[in-house]
Amino acid sequence: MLGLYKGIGSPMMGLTFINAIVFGVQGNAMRRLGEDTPLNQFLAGAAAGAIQCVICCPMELAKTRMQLQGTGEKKSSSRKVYKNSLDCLARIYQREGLRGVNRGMVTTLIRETPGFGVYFLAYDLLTRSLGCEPEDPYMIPKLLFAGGMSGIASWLSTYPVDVIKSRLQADGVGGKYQYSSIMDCTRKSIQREGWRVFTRGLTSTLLRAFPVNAATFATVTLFLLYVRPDEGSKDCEAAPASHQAPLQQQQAQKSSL
Ligand SMILES: NC(=[NH2+])NCCC[C@H](N)C(=O)O
Repeated sequence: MLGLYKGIGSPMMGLTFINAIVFGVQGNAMRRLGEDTPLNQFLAGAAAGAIQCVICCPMELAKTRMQLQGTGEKKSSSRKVYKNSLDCLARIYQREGLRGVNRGMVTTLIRETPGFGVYFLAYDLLTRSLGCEPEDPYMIPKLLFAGGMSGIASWLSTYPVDVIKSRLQADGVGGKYQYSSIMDCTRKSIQREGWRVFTRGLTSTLLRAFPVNAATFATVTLFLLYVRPDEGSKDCEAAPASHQAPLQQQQAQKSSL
């Protein structure tokens, strides 16, 4: 049973910092962009997604290596090498330097930059269309639903890249390297397993994404409402009605973040 929790240390340590970076960067980016438009919601989210990769990539590398520890083909690799996630990253750094610790960084950036853009855009559009007002008795269920669906939309939008990223970060466990590049990994994966390879693990990812992101977005939104009651939860002024496109006119309502 404990095997199901292999590698949990890394995301537990990393997600606190990642969420702090994500919501801090997104809020500041929205203030700098000035107008609360769907495009700016996407851009601010994408900026946050790109910046948090600095932590996300090594965190997921450690998680992947801890989960695969003891599964290698060679006897020497099957014994427990890493004591914990930090020890895992330290040993990778000793062996392979910064390049080793940042293995999978390019695919992580390709996944997270648009992924977080979709994440925040979906949440903004859903909370506006559901009418998440502080006086609404159903505000919390609406926030939970919007957050969960935003997490699902985000993972669906870039999941194929996650499959490749995970394979690149797992490459070499057991002493055998299979891939020479992102394209090589993509080509070999399709050749061996067909296009369905890009849906492997998708169900479990989506089952996890809904509750995690429902809780994350609802908590952040309610916290911001609590600490900034007079501002509502608005970070920046909506585009002036005269300049708003039809979609934006429907969104004169406040953003939820
Ligand atoms: N790669 C993504 N789709 N990221 C957006 C969702 C991020 C969120 N912290 C999660 O772990 O679900």
